[in-house]
Amino acid sequence: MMGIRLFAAAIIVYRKFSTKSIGKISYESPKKVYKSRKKKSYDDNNNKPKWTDQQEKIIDAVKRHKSVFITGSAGTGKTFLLNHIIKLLRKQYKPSQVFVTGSTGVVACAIRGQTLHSFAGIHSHKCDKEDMLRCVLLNRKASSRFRTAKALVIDEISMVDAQLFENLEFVARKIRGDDSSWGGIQLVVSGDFFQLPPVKSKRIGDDDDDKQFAFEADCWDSSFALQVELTKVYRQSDPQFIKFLQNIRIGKLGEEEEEYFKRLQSSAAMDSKAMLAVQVYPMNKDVSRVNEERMKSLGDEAFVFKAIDSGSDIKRCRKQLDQATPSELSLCLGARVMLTKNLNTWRNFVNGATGEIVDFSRIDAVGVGDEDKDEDEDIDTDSNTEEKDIATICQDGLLPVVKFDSGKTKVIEPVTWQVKDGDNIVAERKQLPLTLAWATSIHKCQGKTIDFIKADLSNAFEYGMHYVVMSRAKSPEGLFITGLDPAKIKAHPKVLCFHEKKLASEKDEKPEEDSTTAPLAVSRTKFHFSLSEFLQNRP
Ligand SMILES: Nc1ncnc2c1ncn2[C@@H]1O[C@H](COP(=O)(O)OP(=O)(O)OP(=O)(O)O)[C@@H](O)[C@H]1O
Repeated sequence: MMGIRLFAAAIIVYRKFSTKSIGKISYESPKKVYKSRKKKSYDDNNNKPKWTDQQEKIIDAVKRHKSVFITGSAGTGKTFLLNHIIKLLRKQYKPSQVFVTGSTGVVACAIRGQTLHSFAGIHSHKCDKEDMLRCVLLNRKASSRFRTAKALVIDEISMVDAQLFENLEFVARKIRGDDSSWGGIQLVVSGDFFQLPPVKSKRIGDDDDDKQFAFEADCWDSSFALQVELTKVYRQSDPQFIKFLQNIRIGKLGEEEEEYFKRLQSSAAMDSKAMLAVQVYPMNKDVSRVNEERMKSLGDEAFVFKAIDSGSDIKRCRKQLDQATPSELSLCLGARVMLTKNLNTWRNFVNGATGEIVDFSRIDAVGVGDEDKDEDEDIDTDSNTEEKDIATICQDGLLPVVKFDSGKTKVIEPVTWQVKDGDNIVAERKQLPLTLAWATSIHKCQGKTIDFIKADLSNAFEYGMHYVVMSRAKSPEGLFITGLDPAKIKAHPKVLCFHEKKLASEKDEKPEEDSTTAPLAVSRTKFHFSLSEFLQNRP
């Protein structure tokens, strides 16, 4: 009798927890993860992130309706802070009055906004101010956005050029009939000019006097009440590595750095982890070639995942969504993949996390569509995908199971990318948040944290490329570089000058104005490195 009871109990337990995978791997389904999850905690008392003084200062200024420029080296929490500020702004004004933009499609999708071009309703910005104004006035929706906006957020400003910034400021003033800076729109701009420059900008060494960076726009200074450089680095914790990266950022590769770099390389060559590393290339064609070759070499059956696109403006937004996630994704067992969204930062399932497909699980075996979002404040998924959508995306009825390099295994469900116009969702794509990860491009890895990264930098052609690649790694053990040409480790002279002269000379607080949106005095926090010292000692 006892034996029968035990047997029945075993069957119940099996039915309840069986994953029914096509392979033999066992893993937690989303439902089980959900049940066993504890609340994430940044701060034991109130479950909120602990802001640094600099971050607090910015938050405070935003609450007082000031326009701010947030800069800082990679991993100092610019995007993290920006996401918090977007929430604040949406409470401060109406959500429909807050426009969130990014300089490229990838950036825009990452912060659930639209590209700056799309906000302004323009295709090209290579025109003069008056022409751009005419173009925007002819576009009813774009003019209405300029009129409605109370706040405009621009992420990754380093890739926005001076002419566009200047033109948009002019257009905002004219359309709103308000002569104050940006026609009174509160501006929140974030980015690091030492990272990737505007597209089709000058190559390394090819410098002239044309305006290129947004900070060269005539209206730059008057656009902000506060310009702050965040200095606490969160992504890396090794002080020596942080110092090395800071020097690469400003183009300094002296004896000390070369020595450090050599040590990095000698340990890297021996490291088996190099096999896991994402190979980063400056050119897209190399990325596609490597990924395709590696997929073919596996020779396994590939399953195709087709995205579902929808929304009133999907035609116009398709290109932006394509930059964020492919409309068709082929995956097979053994494929190296990378997450393209933060799913759960607490469990380290973050944008950039890499792993391998170890199994495919049947859709009906996992509790899809019910991963909680609320517990993870900074989760990037916009909405849960309904089961019928999942069946459409996963036509073979299978979901990939990824064993991440962190050791954790997870069934990956489709998530949603949205393009928002104010608070209107104008386009959506539902797709798996995965991309092949034997290789990726430097442009695609900007903004990501990658555990093991391997780059051949012999073809690097733009300022900032070396720094962007190296600063993705969390530790020196995760960084494998070849083709390093010290002569190419350079910061753009104009960026150095901006940081040294313009920002540093504006230390003094000018009296703040009371107007909620007027351009105010520029102040800034102290720089964390002495640039003048560096410039004097530059080899
Ligand atoms: N105040 C904070 N408390 C806890 N974690 C933080 C805080 N600020 C930032 N972080 C963490 O720091 C990491 C890096 O942040 P983030 O990606 O925003 O940096 P970034 O400056 O935008 O980097 P990049 O320039 O490379 O895009 C993230 O994992 C984020 O969660």
